[in-house]
Amino acid sequence: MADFIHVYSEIGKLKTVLLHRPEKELENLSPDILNRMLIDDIPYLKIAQEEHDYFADTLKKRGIHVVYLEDLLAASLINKEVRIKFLDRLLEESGIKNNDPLHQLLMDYLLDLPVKQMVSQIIAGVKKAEIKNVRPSLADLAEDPSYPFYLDPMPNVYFMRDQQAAIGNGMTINRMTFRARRRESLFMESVLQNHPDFKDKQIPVWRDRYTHGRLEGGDELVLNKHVLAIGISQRTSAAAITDLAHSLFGHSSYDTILAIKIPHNHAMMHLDTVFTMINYDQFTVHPFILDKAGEIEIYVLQLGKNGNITITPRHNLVKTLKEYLNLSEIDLIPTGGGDSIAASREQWNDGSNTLAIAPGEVVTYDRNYVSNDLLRKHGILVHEIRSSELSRGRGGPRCMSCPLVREDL
Ligand SMILES: NC(=O)NCCC[C@H](N)C(=O)O
Repeated sequence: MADFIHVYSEIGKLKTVLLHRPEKELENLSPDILNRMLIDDIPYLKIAQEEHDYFADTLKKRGIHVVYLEDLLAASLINKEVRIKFLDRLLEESGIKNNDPLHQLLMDYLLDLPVKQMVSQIIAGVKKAEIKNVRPSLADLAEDPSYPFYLDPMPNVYFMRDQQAAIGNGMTINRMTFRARRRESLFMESVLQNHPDFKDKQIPVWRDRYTHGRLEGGDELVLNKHVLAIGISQRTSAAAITDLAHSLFGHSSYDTILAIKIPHNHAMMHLDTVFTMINYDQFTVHPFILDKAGEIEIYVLQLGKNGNITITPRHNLVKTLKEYLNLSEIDLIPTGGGDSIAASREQWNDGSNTLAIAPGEVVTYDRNYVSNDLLRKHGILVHEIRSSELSRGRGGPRCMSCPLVREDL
């Protein structure tokens, strides 16, 4: 297996994973912008970093190769021409047009920094006070003179799952829903195009960030070599899923997508906040997404005649998983053990958001002790990580990690 990207399941032994260690971007948060930044509170950076290092060490101790996106990105931007092109797009997507004199000032400021520092600065954001000799624009004068940033911080980069996702030997480089996160997928795009280890490997991009329709990695679950589950959610549209089906079917090993409709809200923004796969036949599920009969809207997409996509509605989660994964039994483990308060509390703190590092072996947040105990009772090996600050961003261990290579099952 020499693929640089190789992910044919949710549970195969994790070999290489992409992370981002949170940095100054968290210190550039203030109450006024929290809502727009999709973050519910301001994590204390020092502790958030310690917790993140603990997460990375938990993975490293189990032989998993941890790669940091900031390092890959910096290595992809060594060439100055490439760096200029990248910055040009980044500034444009930050709302600073090419014909605005500020564009050149910011370009010069960022180009002057050593590349790694430049990457950190882009993620942290650029404050108005950092750039000298700017002639204020009409917007600066008339609209929001007290707004502190030219480039907004990107506090969600540590949720590495969402900007891109590996499917088989390729990736989706995602068009993200909200402006606050849209620039983040420029990073992996640059890595695939310019990093010496990736650029000549012809890694398929199943869907790029310029294709209309929103898609985020938290909704993309690789159930096996043929079947994906994708959330129709606040962050991923039905149109994008259909589009992805056209791109994958017939061009990859994938022939089936279970499109699962979940509520559109901030607590359950992605499918992986309410449903994850943790063993061949075991899954975590937030009980609130199922109705009393255990039902939920599911649409099965498959390749039909003449390249058309067929759509088969299904309602029963267990039956559908059994049918399409060819299993005789399914163990659905409810977040919070089925108690309604524990379920909502622990789901809010990402109790359903487990990262499988091998079949039946997961990493979870320590604060979700009800769910963790239940996982153990169901025979799962649970590695708990610290979670006071990281959880304030509203994502858990699966959200914070993007597997690049998993062993085949
Ligand atoms: N896969 C995930 O559920 N990721 C968590 C993303 C949290 C972040 N604050 C967001 O709202 O995008």
